[in-house]
Amino acid sequence: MRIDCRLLDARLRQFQPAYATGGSAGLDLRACIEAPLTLAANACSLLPTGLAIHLADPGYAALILPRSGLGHKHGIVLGNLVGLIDSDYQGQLMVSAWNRSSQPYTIEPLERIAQLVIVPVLQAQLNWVDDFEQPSARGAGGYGSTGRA
Ligand SMILES: O=c1ccn([C@H]2C[C@H](O)[C@@H](COP(=O)(O)OP(=O)(O)OP(=O)(O)O)O2)c(=O)[nH]1
Ligand SMILES: [Mg+2]
Repeated sequence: MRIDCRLLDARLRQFQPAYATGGSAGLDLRACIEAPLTLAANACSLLPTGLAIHLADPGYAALILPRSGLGHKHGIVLGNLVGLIDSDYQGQLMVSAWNRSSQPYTIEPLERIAQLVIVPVLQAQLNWVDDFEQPSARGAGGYGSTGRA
C-alpha cells in the first residue's frame, strides 16, 4: 500500500523514515527535539517526530510501539503504552516517551525513540442484542479461568 507522508522537520531529510530491512515491520520514529532532553526516573514527555502520515483508508491504522532495546535496557517505553494513529489523523505523530526506570535517561536530538507499525483494522457494524444466541465454551470466563499450567 502507499500512504502520503510529510516531513515537518528539515533535519529528517537526512534520516528519512524507511524500513531498515526487507522484513522490517516497523519504521523508526525520531525525537525531533532541539537539544538533548533528560527524562528523570518515571518522567514522561510528549516528543514531536517531525513526521505526519495520512492513512486515509479506514481499513488501516498505525501503532506506535516501543523499541525493544530502549525499552528493555533503558526503560524508555510509552506513556500511553501503545499509540494508536487513526486513519484520518493528519497531524504530527507524537511520541509519549516514559522513563519507567529508576535512572535518568538523556534522549538526543533525532534519536530513534519508537517505531510505527501499520496494521489492518475493521470498523465493525454494531448489532445490539439482548442476549447472545450461541453459548460459547468460554462464556464469561477470563482472568486466568483456564488455569496456569
Ligand atoms: O501516541 C500517539 C497517540 C495518538 N496520536 C495522535 C494520532 C491519533 O489519531 C490521535 C488521537 O489519538 P487517541 O484517539 O488515542 O487519543 P484521544 O485521547 O482519544 O484523543 P481524541 O479525542 O483526539 O481522539 O492522536 C499520536 O500522535 N501519538
Ligand atoms: Mg480518541
